[in-house]
Amino acid sequence: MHLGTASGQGAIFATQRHCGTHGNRLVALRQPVHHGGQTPPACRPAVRGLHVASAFGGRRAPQQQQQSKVERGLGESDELQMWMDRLMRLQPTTRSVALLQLLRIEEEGAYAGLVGGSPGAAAVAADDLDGEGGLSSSSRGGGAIGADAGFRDRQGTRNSWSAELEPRHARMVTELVSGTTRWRRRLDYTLAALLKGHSVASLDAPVRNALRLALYELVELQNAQHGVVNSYVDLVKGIMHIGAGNLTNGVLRNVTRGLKEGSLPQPQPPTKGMSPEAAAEALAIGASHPTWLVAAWLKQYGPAATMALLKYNNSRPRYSLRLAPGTDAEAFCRKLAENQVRAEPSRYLPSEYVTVDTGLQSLLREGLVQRGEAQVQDEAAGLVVALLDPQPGESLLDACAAPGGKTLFAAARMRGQGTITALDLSASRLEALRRAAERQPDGRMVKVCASDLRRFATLRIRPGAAMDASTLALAAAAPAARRSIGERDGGSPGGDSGGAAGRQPWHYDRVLLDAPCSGTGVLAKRADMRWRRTPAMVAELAALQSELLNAAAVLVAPGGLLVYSTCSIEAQENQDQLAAFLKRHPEYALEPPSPSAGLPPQCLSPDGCLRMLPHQHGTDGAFAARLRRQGAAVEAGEPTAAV
Ligand SMILES: C[S@@+](CC[C@H](N)C(=O)[O-])C[C@H]1O[C@@H](n2cnc3c(N)ncnc32)[C@H](O)[C@@H]1O
Repeated sequence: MHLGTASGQGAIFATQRHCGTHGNRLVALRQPVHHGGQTPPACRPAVRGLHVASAFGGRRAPQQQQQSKVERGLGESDELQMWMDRLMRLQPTTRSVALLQLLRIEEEGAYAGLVGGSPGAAAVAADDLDGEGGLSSSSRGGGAIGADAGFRDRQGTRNSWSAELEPRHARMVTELVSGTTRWRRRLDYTLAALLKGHSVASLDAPVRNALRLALYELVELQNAQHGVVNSYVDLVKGIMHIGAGNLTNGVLRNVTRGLKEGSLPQPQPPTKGMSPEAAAEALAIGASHPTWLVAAWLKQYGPAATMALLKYNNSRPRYSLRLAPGTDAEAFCRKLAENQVRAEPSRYLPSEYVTVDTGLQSLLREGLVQRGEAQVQDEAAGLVVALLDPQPGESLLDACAAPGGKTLFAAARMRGQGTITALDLSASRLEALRRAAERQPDGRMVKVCASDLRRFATLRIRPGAAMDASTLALAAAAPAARRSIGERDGGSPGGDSGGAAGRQPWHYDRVLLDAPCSGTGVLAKRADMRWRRTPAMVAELAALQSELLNAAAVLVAPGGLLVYSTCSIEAQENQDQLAAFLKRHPEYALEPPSPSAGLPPQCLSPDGCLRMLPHQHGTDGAFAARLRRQGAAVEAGEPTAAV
């Protein structure tokens, strides 16, 4: 098939008689074309926001009249919904489900917590939620999607379409959606070159995502060309119109030709003499990351570490399991090996965690988590709790607790003795935590409370207090203003004067502030997160983190401990945040972990903070600082009264 253009400016259309370029606009022409004796449906623009250059002098052929979005009263998201509805009416295949998932991500900003093949999205959701609850700009749709997960339509009805797929097909969907999402920028570079200057963003969503999926299959997975091209063209035709299908076909034929001839446009690596900005851009396109993030890492970590990090983020992530207390890690791994699952005790927390190479998905499917034998949790999360080092009999406030991975590990370390208040802004995620705590023998010590920490810090609620309806209602009210507690009150909440004051009834022995953050340490596991973050968001999060730190600071007993942690690897959210806190709060001092906590030295920075870097440690990225509040030492083991 010849791919020429009406104007000679583009080379992407398969059937120039009815689809072509018009000036510098990419259009699908509304021209009746006889196709196998049948008149196909009219071409609608496959490129958003562009008008149709009609063969009828701007008027529409009556039999092909197609209303514009405005005429039909369709918003962009209505249109997406319409395409998704049409997709769902087709016979499900891995490709149609993958396309649907990508459209859903576009529509809802749904979280593509997808992993590179083996483990299911549900596993990721259990542990790795970054918690954007405090971010107004948060767009997470709530709930991971993935091969095993069904999805909900707009009315919230559970749709089991994807769940009907066999496990091997479900794995393929995961591979397609996560790979396409991860490599989106690099794929778009190639597509944009083939679109001859037209942006990929200007294509209608089904065309854009079908092209990305097909390109990923052709280039990365090297799947059979004929099947790939035909399937995606048919899908697009099936839910849109023939013009969109032809556009898809034209681009994909050029891809297959480019692959055959070795001329497929590919991003070029940075070269000597490039400006730092151009080098960051080239690196970012090649490794499919946002430029601002790569530029920030180049500054912070240098070129070699940045390249290693980019490579890590694009590779299959490693998963770990936290074992139920009392489990022998070596024996556990031997048992898994009998079932062809490769696992070994963790390098960092060898008696409590194992890392799983392959086969996690099957373990999860056969109920490992439900039986309470293990939780999916990254070792970096466990190391934060190790730095906190909670002791049996103490009072602990987990100030940003949901979904609760660290809360439950703390409960295990405290052997169920003492009190844990698990606080979070999100009541629904706390409910999941409450249910998980019920399943864990030592989880009875956990009481959940939905509240904004900035409000909670003003309420004088005693550690271990019963969370009755009136307390919970009090806690759930919004804070008066989104300013720092210190600013609002001209002092500290609860009458805490900030300095080395005596212990107050509402003080805790230890407070963990696992703050909402940009999550740049977990990009290998979160296929789409890299595209959701912006420098403005990081700044907004940093401001929220410092407010939460101020609130947490007044809840710690003199002599007690505050641990601040994030799963970000940005200095702005970590070291800079810590330095600013110590300036604002001279009553706190940074201290290294106690030797008994057993933190491996390779996980610590010279000043004693936990600093996990994915490319260096092979775990999620994490930062944590252990801050001691000056004053009389806490008597460990003394239970705090609940009134
Ligand atoms: C990083 S996540 C916590 C993860 C959790 N510690 C774990 O290990 O499973 C951050 C949490 O902070 C919560 N959050 C955000 N703003 C908050 C606020 N103002 N007060 C309390 N919680 C907040 C979010 O809802 C989110 O669940």
